[in-house]
Amino acid sequence: MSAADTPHPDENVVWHKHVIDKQYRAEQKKQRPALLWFTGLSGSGKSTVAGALESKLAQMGYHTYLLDGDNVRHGLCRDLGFSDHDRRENIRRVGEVAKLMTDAGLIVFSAFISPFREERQLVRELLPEGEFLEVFVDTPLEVCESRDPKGLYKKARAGEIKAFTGISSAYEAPEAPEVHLHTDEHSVEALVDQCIASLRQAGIIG
Ligand SMILES: Nc1ncnc2c1ncn2[C@@H]1O[C@H](COP(=O)(O)OS(=O)(=O)O)[C@@H](OP(=O)(O)O)[C@H]1O
Ligand SMILES: Nc1ncnc2c1ncn2[C@@H]1O[C@H](COP(=O)(O)OP(=O)(O)O)[C@@H](O)[C@H]1O
Repeated sequence: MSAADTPHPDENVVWHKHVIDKQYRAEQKKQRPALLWFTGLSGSGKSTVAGALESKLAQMGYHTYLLDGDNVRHGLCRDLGFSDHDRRENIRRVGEVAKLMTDAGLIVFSAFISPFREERQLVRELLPEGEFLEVFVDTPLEVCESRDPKGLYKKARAGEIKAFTGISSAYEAPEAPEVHLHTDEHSVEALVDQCIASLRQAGIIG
């Protein structure tokens, strides 16, 4: 179902259909839009792999955009913290933005912890069948903690950060992700190749 088909709670708010639509924009870019939704613990490698994948696809001539948790929280979601409620609202907003970007004909990557299955499923349902690919960046907590690229695990263990994912806040792992990455077993380059193969298999890139 598209947003155009979803009734608005206020009957005076109506959908405006424009002449230039998603199909037109995608054809103009000679690509199939998609959303690759990276999910995983802090330090699991979401930004690293999504960034390397975006670079590779951009070099191949695809039109892309990477939505990154840290960056979005500086602007669109700067009013949100890390309670369960705020994380759900964060993912709801990002899902809507990502949907608009696929509407623009882009191949979109998102790198958010997105800890809850229910919100990831809601984002999946925003898009047509086959356009949402869940990418589970499956890195054991011990490995993330030993990497600790921002020193946040150290702070969380010291009790300086409340509700830290994996320590004092839940992470619900995907049950059937389209792409399952093991960053403690493979290099970034190998993981990017795995994502490219999945994109080919899904018919998103040629
Ligand atoms: N309490 C707590 N728990 C988890 N992460 C925290 C927290 N406080 C700050 N940070 C930093 O915020 C980044 C996660 O933001 P997200 O928007 O991806 O989180 S969420 O999807 O809403 O759960 C996360 O970035 P990544 O390390 O890139 O995942 C952290 O740098
Ligand atoms: N195979 C790998 N894949 C991804 N990241 C890796 C890998 N091996 C080591 N790393 C390192 O792990 C860290 C992951 O950090 P980051 O990408 O910011 O994670 P996240 O966005 O999930 O918080 C980086 O310092 C990265 O260099």
